[in-house]
Amino acid sequence: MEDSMDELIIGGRPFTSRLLLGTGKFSLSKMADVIQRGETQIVTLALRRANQGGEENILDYVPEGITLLPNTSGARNAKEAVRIARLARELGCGDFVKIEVIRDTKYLMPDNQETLLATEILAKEGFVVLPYIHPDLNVARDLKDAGAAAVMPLGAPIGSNMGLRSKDFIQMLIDEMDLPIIVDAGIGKPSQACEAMEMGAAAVLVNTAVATAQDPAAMAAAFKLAVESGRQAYLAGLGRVLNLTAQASSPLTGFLEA
Ligand SMILES: CC(=O)[C@@H](O)[C@H](O)COP(=O)(O)O
Repeated sequence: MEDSMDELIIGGRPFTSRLLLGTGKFSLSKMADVIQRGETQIVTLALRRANQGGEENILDYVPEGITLLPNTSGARNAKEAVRIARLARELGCGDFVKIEVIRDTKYLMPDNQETLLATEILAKEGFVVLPYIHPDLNVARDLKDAGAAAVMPLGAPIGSNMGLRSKDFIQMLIDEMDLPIIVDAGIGKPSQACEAMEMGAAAVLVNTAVATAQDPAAMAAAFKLAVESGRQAYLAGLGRVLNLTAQASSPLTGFLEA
C-alpha cells in the first residue's frame, strides 16, 4: 500500500483511480462519458490531437480536473520525443509526459535505449516522466535512476488486445522496483486488467479494448471494477497455489463412515 488511503502517487500527486485511459482511438464525442464511467483521473493524449489548428481539439472534450498525460507518439528517437514533450508543455498540457519512442512499424515495439535518453533529459527539465517500455529490469532500473516517476511496461503489442503476454517480465519489475509499475498496451479484457492488478501493478492503461467495445462507456465501467477488484485482491494477499495436488477445503474425517 502506498499510503493509508491507498492512493496512487505519481510525481508527488495523489490519485484514487488506478485506471488510466488512452484516447488515441476515441471519437471525441464519446470521451467525457467514457472518462466519467471509468472514473479515471489520468488520460493520455497525442499532441497532434491537441494541436489541430482550427479543427476539433481533444482538450475541449476532456472534463475539468483530469490530469493530462501527453504522449510522444510519432517520435522515432529521443530527440523527437524531447521536442514533442516540450511542445506539449508549451501548449498547456502540464508537466506529465509519457515517453513513447517507436521505430518498429510492424510490432510497434518501444525503443528502450532512446526512451532512456529522453527520460534523462526531460526529468532534468522538471517533467514527470512515465516511460513506455518493453519490460526489461535493467532498463527499468536505469529509468528510475534517470528520474522516471513510474515505468509503463507493455503487456502485449499496442492495439492487439492480446493480454499479459509479457507477464513474467512485468512481475520482475513489480517485485524488484520501488516505483509505480503501470501496465500499458495490449490489455484486451477487464479480467486481464484485474490480473495485472492482482500481480501488484500500481495501475493499468487501456485504450483499444475500451475504444473498440460496442459500448465504450460501459466497458470503461467494467474496467474500473476489474481494476478495483484486482487491487483489493493484491492488498488482501492472494492465497497459496498448490501445484498438481489438491487439498480439501472441508473436513474429510468421518466422511461416509458407517
Ligand atoms: C503506448 C500506447 O500507445 C498505448 O498506451 C496505447 O495507448 C494503449 O494500448 P492499447 O491500445 O493496446 O490499450
